[in-house]
Amino acid sequence: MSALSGKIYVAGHRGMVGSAVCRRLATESCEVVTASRDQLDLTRPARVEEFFRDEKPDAVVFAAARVGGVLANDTYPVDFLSDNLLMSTAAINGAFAAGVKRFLFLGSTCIYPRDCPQPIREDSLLTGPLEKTNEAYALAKICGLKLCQYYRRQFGVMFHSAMPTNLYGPGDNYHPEHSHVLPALIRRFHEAKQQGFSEVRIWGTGTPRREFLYVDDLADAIAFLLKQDQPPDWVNVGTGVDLPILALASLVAETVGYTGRIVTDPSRPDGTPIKCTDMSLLHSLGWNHRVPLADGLRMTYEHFLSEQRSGQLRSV
Ligand SMILES: NC(=O)C1=CN([C@@H]2O[C@H](COP(=O)(O)OP(=O)(O)OC[C@H]3O[C@@H](n4cnc5c(N)ncnc54)[C@H](OP(=O)(O)O)[C@@H]3O)[C@@H](O)[C@H]2O)C=CC1
Ligand SMILES: C[C@H]1O[C@H](OP(=O)(O)OP(=O)(O)OC[C@H]2O[C@@H](n3cnc4c(=O)[nH]c(N)nc43)[C@H](O)[C@@H]2O)[C@@H](O)[C@@H](O)C1=O
Repeated sequence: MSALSGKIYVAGHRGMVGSAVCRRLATESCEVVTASRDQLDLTRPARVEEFFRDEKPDAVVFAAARVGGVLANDTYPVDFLSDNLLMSTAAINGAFAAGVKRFLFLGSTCIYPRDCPQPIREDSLLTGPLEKTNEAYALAKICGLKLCQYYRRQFGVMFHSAMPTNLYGPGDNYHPEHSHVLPALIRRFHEAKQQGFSEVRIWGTGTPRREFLYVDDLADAIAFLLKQDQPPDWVNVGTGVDLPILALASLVAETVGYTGRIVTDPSRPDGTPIKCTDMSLLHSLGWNHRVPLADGLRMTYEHFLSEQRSGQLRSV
């Protein structure tokens, strides 16, 4: 497969996914363009259009979004729907208006119906009701992927999407309440070990099942998809392997070296009961993930420690 070339704009380059995409694209022959939020607030359509007209990138990887875990999604539905809808429509419309020919939009597997058959195939989209805790975010993501699909159909531009499963890795957000489960547990178990706590509480019943992909594997899948002549309109990106949250908690405790008890807190939201991707489509094109969960967790914990030492730990 030949190297990627031309000018690629990575939106959200300071985030966990965007920074991994920049690391991965640094190994290709392309020029990467970025803009901080101060330079370009993606919720301002006129400014977004102007940016695209000035920069004229050949391709866009759209990894900017308002992102959070189950509680943040459930607590701030207006922000999750409104900001994400605004950002993605501004970017997709602005890119098209400026003549951008390729746009890779990032959604999430929460776009699929809550109770759809497992593992989840891409054609499950819009076959049933969404999980309530992240309905607002999922609706914005569905609009983004559909807008890309419609531009491709109506105007023949290569606008397409990737639907990653739950991600983790360097540069994650470690906020105790707003983050996703994996960074939240790494931090909580680490602090419990340091402070000698005999017990750590995890949210919910511990029974929901989740699938986790190391973010550098996602970045590799994105580079792979950008090289496809005819990528699917949207495609799942995951490992195809899931585990219960309680088992994940034990694995995190082991990685961190915490030996106390783990207890559940059913007063906190469980979210969707099960969410595991069917990876047949991307596998059939020739892409597979590389990093097993235990290895990814070890690497992530090392990054957590060094981000903390250098005062760079994100907690927003
Ligand atoms: N994390 C996960 O588990 C999953 C993530 N995804 C998707 O991957 C993508 C990236 O997620 P992730 O990297 O985890 O999220 P992060 O929160 O780490 O990064 C999001 C980025 O978006 C930027 N951003 C947010 N709002 C604006 C705005 N108004 N204008 C400009 N930039 C903005 C942030 O900028 P700033 O640095 O200034 O805050 C940040 O760089 C999202 O589309 C998300 O839906 C999909 C599945 C799972
Ligand atoms: C990627 C995906 O992420 C979000 O969905 P989610 O998978 O439900 O997100 P989560 O990582 O926050 O939780 C996963 C599970 O883990 C449990 N859990 C235990 N203890 C903690 C805990 O301490 N923090 C958190 N956050 N969860 C915990 C928690 O109860 C739940 O059962 C979407 O809103 C949306 O953003 C999206 O697309």
